Amino acid sequence: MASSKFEGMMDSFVVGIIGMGDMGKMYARRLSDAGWRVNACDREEKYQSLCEEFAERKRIKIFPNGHLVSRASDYIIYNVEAASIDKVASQYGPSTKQGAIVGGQTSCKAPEIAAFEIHLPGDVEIVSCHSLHGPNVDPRGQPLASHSFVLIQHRASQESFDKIEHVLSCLGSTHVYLSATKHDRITADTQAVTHAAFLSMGKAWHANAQFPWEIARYVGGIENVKINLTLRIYSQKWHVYAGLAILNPYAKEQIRQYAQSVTDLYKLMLGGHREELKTRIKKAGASVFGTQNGDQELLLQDEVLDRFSLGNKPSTPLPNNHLSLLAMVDCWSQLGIVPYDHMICSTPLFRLWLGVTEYLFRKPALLDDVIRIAIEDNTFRSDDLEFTFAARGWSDCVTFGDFEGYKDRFLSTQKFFEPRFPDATRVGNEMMKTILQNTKK
Ligand SMILES: NC(=O)C1=CN([C@@H]2O[C@H](COP(=O)(O)OP(=O)(O)OC[C@H]3O[C@@H](n4cnc5c(N)ncnc54)[C@H](OP(=O)(O)O)[C@@H]3O)[C@@H](O)[C@H]2O)C=CC1
Ligand SMILES: O=C(O)C(=O)Cc1ccc(O)cc1
Repeated sequence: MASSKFEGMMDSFVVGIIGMGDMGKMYARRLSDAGWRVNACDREEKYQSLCEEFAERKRIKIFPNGHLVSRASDYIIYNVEAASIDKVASQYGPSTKQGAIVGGQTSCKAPEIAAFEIHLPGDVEIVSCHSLHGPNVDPRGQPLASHSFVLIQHRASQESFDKIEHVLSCLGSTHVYLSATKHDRITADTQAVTHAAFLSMGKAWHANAQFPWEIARYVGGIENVKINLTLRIYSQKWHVYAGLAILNPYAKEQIRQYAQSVTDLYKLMLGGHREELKTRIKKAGASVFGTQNGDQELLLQDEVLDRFSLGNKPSTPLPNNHLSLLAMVDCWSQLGIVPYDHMICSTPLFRLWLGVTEYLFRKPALLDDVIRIAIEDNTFRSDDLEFTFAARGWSDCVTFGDFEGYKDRFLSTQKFFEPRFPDATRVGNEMMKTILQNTKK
């Protein structure tokens, strides 16, 4: 976009941010660093503390509430919990400045767009967005795997859309243009089901009172990725994961199929049905990875995987049947999903998750060994049983739209792992950085 078209825009255009949590603050800082003026608010009771926190930033003006932000801003971004979007838009939407543009940052677009359509005056345009990464990453820090940023031109002229794209280009991410519906379809495949897998691992370890890095089976290679990413998710806010799974109209089916794949494969393992298990897994692998020929570079390389451990690698690691990974590929295959098609709209977590599944499925000797272990080795049947229960439990929560159940399940396991978060965050950040620098987009 030729920037001359927008010359002088900074003098008159003001961005509004409603919801100054992690994402709202990140946006406010980045926009003001780039020279934009920002009006921002959170709940009224946080007015004073926000004024103090942002006192040094002359371009950021804190207001007591969203009415005052809405009436004085040209592009207003709602950065609130996904489950609150209807309520918050109903409060402040009618106060939107005439002719302004409104967008949201929630992780699931169906409820957000519905709320805007209901509560915004007709003269207000709608351009929504979604940064496909958490608040603590620097999108410019990882050029090879730069982060995606979805822009949705829902109800806006091309001119208005171009303006918003220009303003938000200071975030430094790769722009992806989607409709709200396409966005929700893709993020159900990439984010929601990926989180379901890691949430289930955490729940199973918790149920067995295990810190997995203290157990020989769980140290080294692929296990490091599983452990670090699981702890990363549990160290974040529950509402982010609950919102994007429960409110996304497409996520239920994906998460249900993941739980079904876990259950089916576990039963085959339990019953010792070697040939059936092998056929199912190989077929799933062919449908997901079949088009990737053997010479293509793996997303993840051996030497990187072993570097990031929370524990010491034992001299003889115990084998693992990788039920969580086998089920992921089976789930993609059952739903006809080709995960590589979604790389343009992927999160760092999804890229790593795809990386470890690919690592397993594109090493035939490793996969054969995993299938053999799945049938012959009974040592970890109870772990796998807990994992199966966990996957089913998350799926039920999402299917029933049970926010309270989700919250309880999440917080109890968060509490279990909490003492280890500082270490996990340190090691996990290093791992993400190194691995993502070594992955192709
Ligand atoms: N965290 C992440 O990794 C990402 C999150 N997102 C999405 O972005 C949105 C924000 O997430 P995040 O910043 O992490 O969440 P936070 O919980 O940190 O921030 C949301 C903020 O909105 C505030 N809020 C709620 N109601 C109002 C209101 N009526 N007026 C003003 N402020 C209000 C909340 O206050 P209170 O806490 O008191 O309710 C909170 O401070 C979510 O929809 C999330 O799904 C998108 C990409 C990444
Ligand atoms: O990478 C992930 O999936 C994360 O967990 C971070 C995240 C959470 C919510 C979003 O809407 C976008 C990114």
